[in-house]
Amino acid sequence: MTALPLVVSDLRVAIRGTELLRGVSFALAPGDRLGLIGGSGSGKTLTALAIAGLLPDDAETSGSIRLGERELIGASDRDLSEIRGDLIGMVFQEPRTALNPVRRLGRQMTEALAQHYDLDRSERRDAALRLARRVGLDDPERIVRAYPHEVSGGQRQRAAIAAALSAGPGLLLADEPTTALDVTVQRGILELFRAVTADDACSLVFITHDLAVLASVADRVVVLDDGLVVEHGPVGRILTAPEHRVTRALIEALPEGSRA
Ligand SMILES: Nc1ncnc2c1ncn2[C@@H]1O[C@H](COP(=O)(O)OP(=O)(O)OP(=O)(O)O)[C@@H](O)[C@H]1O
Repeated sequence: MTALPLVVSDLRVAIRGTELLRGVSFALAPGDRLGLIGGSGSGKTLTALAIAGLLPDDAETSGSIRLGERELIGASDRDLSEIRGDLIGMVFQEPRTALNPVRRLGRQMTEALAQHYDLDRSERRDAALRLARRVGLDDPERIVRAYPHEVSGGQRQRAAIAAALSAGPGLLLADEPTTALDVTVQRGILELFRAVTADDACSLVFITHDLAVLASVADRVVVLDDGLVVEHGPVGRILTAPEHRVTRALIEALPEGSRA
């Protein structure tokens, strides 16, 4: 799969009468790595859920989300689930919730792949081992046979990334994927995100509230506040010459020494 372009235009989401996204627009060229930042409750996760077609049933949505040739707003549940399986990989903050506790990691890493191809046991095992190596898991033979609780938090997140990548998505959505990890483990996971999105292998939307994380993974940044885009631009400019007060406040909240 090659990276897909994503164009979000005037995206509005209301839940039970409250407008929570109020006209969000931004675009990603194929292979772009976009950081989505903003304070708590600004609409980052809702934006990602809208792209993934995973908003709650009572959400009313309008506007447009184009991924490659496909329009996602108004698509049927069946189409959306196919698009999620084929085109979009997702990684969340806490791999423990993304992974099934009673299934071996190798099986979970190859779930999306097995939906596409008729793989026998040994082919599926080989695919799991290949994926485990691709995401830098040490001792892949052990890891693919392990259950989530038998490996470390960083290894679980690597396995979740492998699962997200297995069908070769054109877009990877990551919602605070390093927040639950300690700093050294975090560094390795960010390096992995850079590696798996290198050479335009897939586009990336990466949600974070941590600007140091942002600086290391994103090329471009969209800043959300109260359901609206208040600023967007290249990461270097956003971090060194923020224009909007919300962006400035996010940068001022950074610990001393980690500012750009
Ligand atoms: N299912 C829901 N029902 C009602 N309101 C919701 C629902 N999901 C989110 N919201 C509200 O929508 C707003 C945006 O939420 P969202 O989760 O997108 O914020 P966020 O920017 O990801 O914040 P955080 O950094 O705290 O995760 C918040 O005010 C939140 O309370």
